Amino acid sequence: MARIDLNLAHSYKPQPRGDEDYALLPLQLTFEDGGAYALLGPSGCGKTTLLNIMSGLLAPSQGTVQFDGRDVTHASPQARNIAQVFQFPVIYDTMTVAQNLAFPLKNRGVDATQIRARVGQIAEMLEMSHQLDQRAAGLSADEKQKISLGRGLVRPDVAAVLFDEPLTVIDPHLKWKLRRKLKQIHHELKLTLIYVTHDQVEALTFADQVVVMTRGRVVQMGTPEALFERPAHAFVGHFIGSPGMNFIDVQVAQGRVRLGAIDLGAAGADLAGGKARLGIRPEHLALAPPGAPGVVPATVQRVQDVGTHQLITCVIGAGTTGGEPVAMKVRQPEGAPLPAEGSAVGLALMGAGTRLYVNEELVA
Ligand SMILES: Nc1ncnc2c1ncn2[C@@H]1O[C@H](COP(=O)(O)OP(=O)(O)OP(=O)(O)O)[C@@H](O)[C@H]1O
Repeated sequence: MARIDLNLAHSYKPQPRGDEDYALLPLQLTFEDGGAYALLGPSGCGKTTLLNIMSGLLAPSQGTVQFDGRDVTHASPQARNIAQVFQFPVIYDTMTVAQNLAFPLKNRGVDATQIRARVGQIAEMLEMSHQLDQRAAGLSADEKQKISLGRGLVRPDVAAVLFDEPLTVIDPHLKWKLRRKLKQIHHELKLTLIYVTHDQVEALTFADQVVVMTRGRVVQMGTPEALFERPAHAFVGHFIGSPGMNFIDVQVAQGRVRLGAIDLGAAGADLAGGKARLGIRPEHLALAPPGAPGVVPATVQRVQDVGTHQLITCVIGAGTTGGEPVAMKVRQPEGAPLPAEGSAVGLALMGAGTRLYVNEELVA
């Protein structure tokens, strides 16, 4: 296993001009030895490019990749000693499950007793012990992908195991189970695992640290809790959560936050005056009596029962915002009193979970 340090940028164009020509803008990231990481972001944000640079399938157009302080920027995947698991099964149909799992070890000349022990251990973790002697050809797509996962995890000496959307072909019910399983396996095997996905649930369940990317930029690397509680960039607030963070444009003047004529409260940081955005998660936004100090009037547009909780959509009118009306979602626990649709309510925008953004970056 290895600590991986990246300090690089990548453009697929020979002569990049602006930021838009870069698949990866300049970034600096460290993956610690033995950690469980996810690269999370929408399609096209650069996840696969970053993964391919780590594995050695692609050399960055600028900068370096280091494994344990050693420059491997131009080393092949074999020389880096990386295992990779792709979206679709990469296995030998004519071999048995056991032979498939043993293959990466056999290739490296590991002795037969050790191979048997490790294959047994991995098969047990993936609940495939009873299938060891079955030919892969007869198995379902789910089971074949489980073998691929096993082949990725079987070598104890790899620098890291890279997963590129590995649960795509897996049936939704089994997906949920495998996500948890992979986390458990990480605790037991202590391998460095890096998992690429566009699915926040997958990333947040699996990883201790999640790298959030958008348009070639790494906007935050943090624990699932940090991404939820203190999104460093407005994109993280919007992308993580279901639904994501509410945002509303405000003005900052003399240390106070104002929405049109309403003084919402202290900014909580020494900020230059000007435009800013408040970010408040539905979980942190509270209904309050209209007319109380710092409380913003709103109208209830919709009340939805989402099973474990209620989601109330409130609209702050154009007369208050000084611009367009803004919809804000409030999450109420099951059993909490619910306002009627169309009724007037108040929103306490400045709570403990409220964040302030300037140019999309967290400032308070
Ligand atoms: N071989 C290539 N040549 C030129 N441009 C590429 C190449 N591969 C990717 N790109 C571009 O680089 C950007 C990042 O793509 P990348 O595949 O890394 O994103 P991604 O986050 O993995 O997306 P997806 O989840 O859809 O695979 C995109 O704009 C894509 O069009």
